[in-house]
Amino acid sequence: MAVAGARIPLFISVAAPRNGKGNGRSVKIPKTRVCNRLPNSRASVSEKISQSEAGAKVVKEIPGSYGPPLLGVIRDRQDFFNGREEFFKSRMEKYQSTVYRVNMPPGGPFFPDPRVIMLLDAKSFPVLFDTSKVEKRDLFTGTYMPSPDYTGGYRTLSYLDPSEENHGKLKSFCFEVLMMNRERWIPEFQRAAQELWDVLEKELASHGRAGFNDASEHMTFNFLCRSVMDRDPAAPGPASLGGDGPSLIKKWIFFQLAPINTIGLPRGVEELTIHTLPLPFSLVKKDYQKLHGFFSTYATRALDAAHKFGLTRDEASHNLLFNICFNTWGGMLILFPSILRLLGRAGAQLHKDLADEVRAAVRAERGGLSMRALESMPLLKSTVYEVMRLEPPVPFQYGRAKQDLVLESHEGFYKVNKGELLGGYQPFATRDPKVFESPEDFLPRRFMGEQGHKLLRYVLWSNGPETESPSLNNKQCAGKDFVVMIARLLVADLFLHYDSFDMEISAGALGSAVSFTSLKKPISF
Ligand code: HEM
Repeated sequence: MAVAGARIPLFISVAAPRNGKGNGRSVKIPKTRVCNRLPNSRASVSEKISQSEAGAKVVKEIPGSYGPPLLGVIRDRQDFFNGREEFFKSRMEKYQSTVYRVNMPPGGPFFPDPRVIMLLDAKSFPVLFDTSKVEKRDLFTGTYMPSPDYTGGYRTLSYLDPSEENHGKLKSFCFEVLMMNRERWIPEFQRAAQELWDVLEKELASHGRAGFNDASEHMTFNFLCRSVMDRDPAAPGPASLGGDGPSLIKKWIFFQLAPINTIGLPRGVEELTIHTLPLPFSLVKKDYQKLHGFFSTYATRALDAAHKFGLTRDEASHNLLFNICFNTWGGMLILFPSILRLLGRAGAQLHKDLADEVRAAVRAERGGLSMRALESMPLLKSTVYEVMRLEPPVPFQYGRAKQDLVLESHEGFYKVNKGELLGGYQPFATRDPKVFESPEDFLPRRFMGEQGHKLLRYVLWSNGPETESPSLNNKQCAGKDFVVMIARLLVADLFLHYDSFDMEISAGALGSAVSFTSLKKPISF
């Protein structure tokens, strides 16, 4: 969902003592204070995750430093934008720890406190999902929150902690919209996908290459609007968006996420512009009003349900817009190219195996790409999970300690004070070598079979284990099952149409851009 620089980074802000310097000092605490151990059942899944020794735990100081005021923030910010994997890796090596203190962008002087305790392994990361231990209020975009002006003056669901009354109301509304359209998702997706393949084939025929990203952004928006609003975004009408929907959304998201993204301008220019001050909503006010006009005019079916949950139509409309445009469309903006890129790199044998599996399952369902057919495609399911493990579209999660607690990583136990901010860079948790064999490799069959299924609890893209479900009491993505279904549909539909494909990858403004250089049609199916 990141509009620039790749994915949607989500960070947090801290209220920790400024001199939080690791000095290797250890203190003993009684066994009962060890409140963040992974349950034994989880630890036993991977033989590589060692069991904690019984008895008193040695609790270490968290290593790392926030550095001198302001200078430390600027130093960490510059390092981060020079390459975030290297940013985290170099500090892991320096501190010999997957848990350490560091400033996360944007940070001062004009953004809130950036001090974070980063969690970079599969064992410590899940504390971020435990809402009895961490509060998730206003942490969706990280250590700062865009002005609520960007969302109609409301704090939308993604920014609410489950302890807030509106969280339950808005999440129920979100579930309701997903449910009320359940019969539409598959046919509308296939209809929009057919249009996408047609566009790409035409472009290939005339130019020898066809860009996937732009075309799929329109396809996704058409699919979502037709399903939820029974209407094409470009259909004539008083609140029509014409063909501008995707560009309006991108601009609106970009302005909210600019402080934590990079857009390829010279570092110094970005440092002085988008990374120093929040961008004012006034610059996108007209664009947002246009989008909101479309939603409030045409999303009648969904908005009619708002009162059932004690929501006003106005609050529901801004939340619906956020769910569809930011959460869903923004997520797919990242996810779809990831899927295509990893599939493309994997090559023709995987394409053939997927095409065989998809076509056999569809044949068994008498030609229909139904939920049942999708469920009977083990290779396809595993492939999609592997993409989401390797490249979780939303890589950062945050939570503020509700109480003093003790964290456990592979290396030991760490004390966290109430109010301190915990942050996780998810790709390091889902590429943890203590859990996954060859963690950096794309292994499409990784999640097949009994052993493979057991690993699903370490797939965390939805802000929770893949084996768990979103609820009113947690912050797991409300669209978890929907996203998995749509990702499977994209791959299944691709291989219903084509035997294989070739592509080129280039660096685009929004991460990598995928272009097809061939789409190979089956002789017969
Ligand atoms: C590729 C697509 C998507 C990805 C990668 C994604 C990822 C996430 C993540 C990581 C979070 C947790 C953020 C945090 O609090 O730290 C989240 C929350 C949320 N997502 Fe998704 N999401 C996607 C699509 C969707 C869809 C389709 C919907 C609904 C229609 C949705 C609705 C939500 C909502 C409402 C929340 C907040 C949940 C709560 O407050 O309890 N997302 N999503």
